[in-house]
Amino acid sequence: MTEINDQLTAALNGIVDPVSGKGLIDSERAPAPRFADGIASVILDVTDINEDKRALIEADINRALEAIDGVKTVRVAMTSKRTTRRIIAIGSGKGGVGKSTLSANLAIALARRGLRVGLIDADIYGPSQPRLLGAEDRKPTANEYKKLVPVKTEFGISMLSMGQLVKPGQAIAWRGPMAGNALGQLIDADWGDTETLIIDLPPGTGDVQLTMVQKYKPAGALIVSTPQDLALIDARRAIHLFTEADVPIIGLVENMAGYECPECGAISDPFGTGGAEAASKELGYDFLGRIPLDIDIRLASDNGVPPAASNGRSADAFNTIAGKLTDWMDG
Ligand SMILES: Nc1ncnc2c1ncn2[C@@H]1O[C@H](COP(=O)(O)OP(=O)(O)OP(=O)(O)O)[C@@H](O)[C@H]1O
Repeated sequence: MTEINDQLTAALNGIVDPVSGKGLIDSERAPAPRFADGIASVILDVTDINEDKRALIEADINRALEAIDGVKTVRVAMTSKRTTRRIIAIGSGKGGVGKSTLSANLAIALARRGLRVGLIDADIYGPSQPRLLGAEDRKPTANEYKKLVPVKTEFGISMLSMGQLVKPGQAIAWRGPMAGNALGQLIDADWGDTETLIIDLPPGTGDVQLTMVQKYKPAGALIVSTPQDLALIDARRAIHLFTEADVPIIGLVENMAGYECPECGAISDPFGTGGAEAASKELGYDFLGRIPLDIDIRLASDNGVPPAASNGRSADAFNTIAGKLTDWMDG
């Protein structure tokens, strides 16, 4: 009897929790299974895990436990704690440093870990998520309460963009309250059971950022910068905006670091390297990772297929950052 219980426990712990990467017992997703009269019963906490991944885990549990001698039936009961939606802001001091690229790929990397993730493109001056996610032809609808229903993408995340609310070029003339209201429409949309919202903020420290920290306080902010000094000076300004409003800084990401020559493989550093890591140390924040300057990232982004959706060197870089972000959220 004890032996079969041990086998069941080991089999259950052999299945990996997609969010923490640990076994289901070690990650406290499930207590040891119960066993009586040939029936193995498992209680599984599926908080933060999306529908697709839940079904996969359930199938894995059935397969693993049914393979044990003496088990006739496997029963899996799923439970979920209701948690409030968590907002993670992605900010930068200046434009063009890769904030939108990071936001899209990070959201996808988190969804691939099994989290239920939504992405908001709050960049009124240059909304780019519909293009990055190959969803330019999709428009959000409104539900019966007149709330926007985010568009689904092929990459396991839903998305809403300022670009879907206005005609191109029109938002440039928006004054503070209009921009703030538009942000509100995106955040208070019908996000269903989404638990993590990644917000791609406009660069700098303008009206949208102020509304963001004052009205929709993020759980944390992640700052992206290129390695050169000028970008880092701007990044410090963005950090200041969040810290003034008591929004925790999750850490810094360095983008466009280290260019690998496609001809000879030599690595060069057009924008320098290590600046963001040094700045993180100096300011006392975590350094979350470095994304190489890679033509494949630009080409994939232009084609609406974010690199984090497939496997490879670029996907690995985004995955590392997603792992650190998950650790931060768990902590
Ligand atoms: N690591 C990278 N390697 C190669 N190209 C990159 C990388 N990161 C971003 N890019 C490219 O740089 C350009 C700017 O990136 P992105 O739009 O993500 O920046 P941004 O900070 O959001 O800019 P903006 O503030 O203007 O919206 C895009 O063409 C993008 O494909």
